[in-house]
Formats: sequence, C-alpha cells, structure tokens
Amino acid sequence: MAPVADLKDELDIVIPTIRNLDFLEQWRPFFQPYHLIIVQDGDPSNAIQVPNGFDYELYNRNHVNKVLGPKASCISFKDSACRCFGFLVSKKKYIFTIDDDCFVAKDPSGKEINALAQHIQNLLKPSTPLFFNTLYDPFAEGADFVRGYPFSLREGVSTAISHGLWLNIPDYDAPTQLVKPRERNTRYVDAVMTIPKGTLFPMCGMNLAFDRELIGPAMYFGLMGDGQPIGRYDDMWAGWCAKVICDHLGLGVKTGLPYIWHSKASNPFVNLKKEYKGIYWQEDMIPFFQSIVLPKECKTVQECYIELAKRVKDKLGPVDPYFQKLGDAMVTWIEAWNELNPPPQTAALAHTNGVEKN
Ligand SMILES: O=c1ccn([C@@H]2O[C@H](COP(=O)(O)OP(=O)(O)O[C@H]3O[C@@H](CO)[C@H](O)[C@H]3O)[C@@H](O)[C@H]2O)c(=O)[nH]1
Ligand SMILES: [Mn+2]
Repeated sequence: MAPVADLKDELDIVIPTIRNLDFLEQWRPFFQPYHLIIVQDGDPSNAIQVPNGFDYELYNRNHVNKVLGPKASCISFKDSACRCFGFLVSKKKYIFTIDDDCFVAKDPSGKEINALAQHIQNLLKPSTPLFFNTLYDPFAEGADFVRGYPFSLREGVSTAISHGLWLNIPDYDAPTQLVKPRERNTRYVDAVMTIPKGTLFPMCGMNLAFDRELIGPAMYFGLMGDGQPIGRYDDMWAGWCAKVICDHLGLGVKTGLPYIWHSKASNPFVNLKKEYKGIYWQEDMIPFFQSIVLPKECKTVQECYIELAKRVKDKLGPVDPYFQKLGDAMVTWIEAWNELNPPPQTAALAHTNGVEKN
C-alpha cells in the first residue's frame, strides 16, 4: 500500500462500548497516534478502563445529557446507535468508527491489515458512482479505468463514506444467524468498489469511516434500543439516509476493503427481538428511500436531512407512530449538530461578539 497520508490531526476514532476496551491493545500500532472518542453506553457509574498511552475523551450518558440537555432525547441508550454522539462532538474532518469486538485481521499473505490506513486511502481517493468500473477501484495501485469507460467521468466524485467488511463473524441478521449459527466468513475479496448512484446498501457500523464535513449531519443512527420498538437498525437507517443524500449531492460511497476480524457473535434470539419490527418495516422503508427525489433547493446535508425528516413523518408515519418520533428526532439531531458545529462564519462572529461557546 502506498504511504498513507497522516491524518492524525484530522481524524477521530469513535468507539461505542458497553464492555471494555482491551481490544485497543491489538490496534495500538495503528490507533495510538489518533484521538479516540469513546461513547460509553449503559450505566454511567460503571468505570471503563482505557489502556494507557491513548489520547481520548470519554462520554457516558451523564455527559450526553449535560452536553445536549433536552436534545439528548435523540441519542439512543443501550444500543450501538449511541456512537453518533461521538460524531456530533468531534471537531475533525474524518471519522473512523469501530466496535470493541473488532480486531486486526490478516490478509491472505498473513500480513496484518491496517484498516484505518485503507479507509483513509478510500476517503482521499475519488468514487465512481456514475459508471461502474469492472476492474473495481480504478484509483487502487495496479488498477485503472477499463476500455469503454468515458473519459469525461474519470475524474470521479468526492468520497463521503468508506464501508469496510468483516472476517470471521459476518454481520448477518438474526434469522440468518439462527439458520447458520456456525457460518464464518473466510472469504477475503481484494476489492474496493463504489456503490452506484441510485442503489441503496446495508451499511454496517462496525468498521466504517466517513468525511464528516461532506456527510456528517446525515450520519444519525436513529432512535434505537431502550424505550424503542426496534434495535440493530441504527447503522442501516443512517446508511439509507446518507446514500440518498450522497446521490443527491454527487458524493460517493465505497464498500469492500478493509477487513477487520469480528470476534463476537451476539445472541441471535436477543437480536431477533430487537430486529423483528425492522425486518417487517423495511419492506416499506426501502421503497420509501428508493422513491426519494430531493428538491434541487436542498443544497446542504442539513437541508436534505430536514426534508428527509418531513417525508419520513409523512410517508412512513402511517406505517407506525415510531416514524413520527423518528422524524422529530432527526430534526433534533440537526439542531444539535448545528449548535455544536456552527458554520465557520457564525463561530467567528460569535467569537468577535465575545459570545464564547462553552
Ligand atoms: O447496548 C449496546 C450494545 C452494544 N454496544 C456496543 O456497540 C458495538 C456493537 O455491539 P455488538 O458487537 O454486541 O453487536 P453486533 O451484533 O456484533 O453488531 C451490531 O452492532 C452494530 C454494528 O456495529 C449493528 O447494529 C450490528 O452489526 C460494541 O462496540 C458494543 O460494545 C453499545 O454501545 N450498547
Ligand atoms: Mn460485534
């Protein structure tokens, strides 16, 4: 792999955790130069030990409530969806988010995979959503555009999201887990490809990176877990919203390398209880997202997202009252995002007027 741009001052690593952070020892060579944002879920009185030598900030539920006040209602509790709070408070251009049961995988040659470096490569190089390159990522070393690929499209578009994959425990839904409890993913597919414009995909949050300045406000992981009728659709919801907005704004989404080693299979029966409404509702959710054509007046992610929230309430509200709540929470999320991430000119104005943001 070509030398990787050093983004240590431009990228935060966001980790949701309800367990412990021992997994960081394996990632130390790759992660130590980076700042970690740890979002501790569950009981805030539990002490989470962070291995020595890492630069980090840790937020538990008390911090979420303190930072957001009433807007904290949009941040899920007791679900990996809580990770999006880390996206909100970060001040960096890039985010890499990883689960605490994901370890360093090895490629077929036995070499340890620096997943972060591959995500950075994916994000810094253009995507090609408008015309599929059959030799996959044309910007990868040793690859290029194939014959017949229009030269007018070879510049590509900016990449907003890099979606990595998993060896060992694949990200299957509960019914599939129940039917195939011992199935392990041993296939290492050496490819990165752009997901074509107009095509949705199931975004998994366990090995994911994105450009926060390009798509951050759309990376809301919804209302899941405690007090909600659904779980384990956090990343899926964010992925569908983000992909529709990327398509509208001419941004790219890539999937494939890097792989991580996913070590823990969560309980399929517990997962089924969390997922079952989602499995049923997604037969309405997917046609909804496939039908979305955002107005040309929507020029920012926030404008797109607020429009999307309106349509969620309007079109999915009749499916279940949950979507009314979700639509409102999407608006709250954007309000929180704008409050914590004011546009530069606003921030500068607030500063000159002596209105220091605390
Ligand atoms: O209530 C919770 C549960 C978990 N977490 C943290 O979130 C991640 C993922 O947890 P886990 O590995 O148990 O979940 P999986 O079934 O393997 O994967 C799901 O998680 C999402 C992908 O990231 C997606 O919904 C499923 O693929 C770990 O870091 C837990 O510590 C939590 O914060 N709160
Ligand atoms: Mn897991």
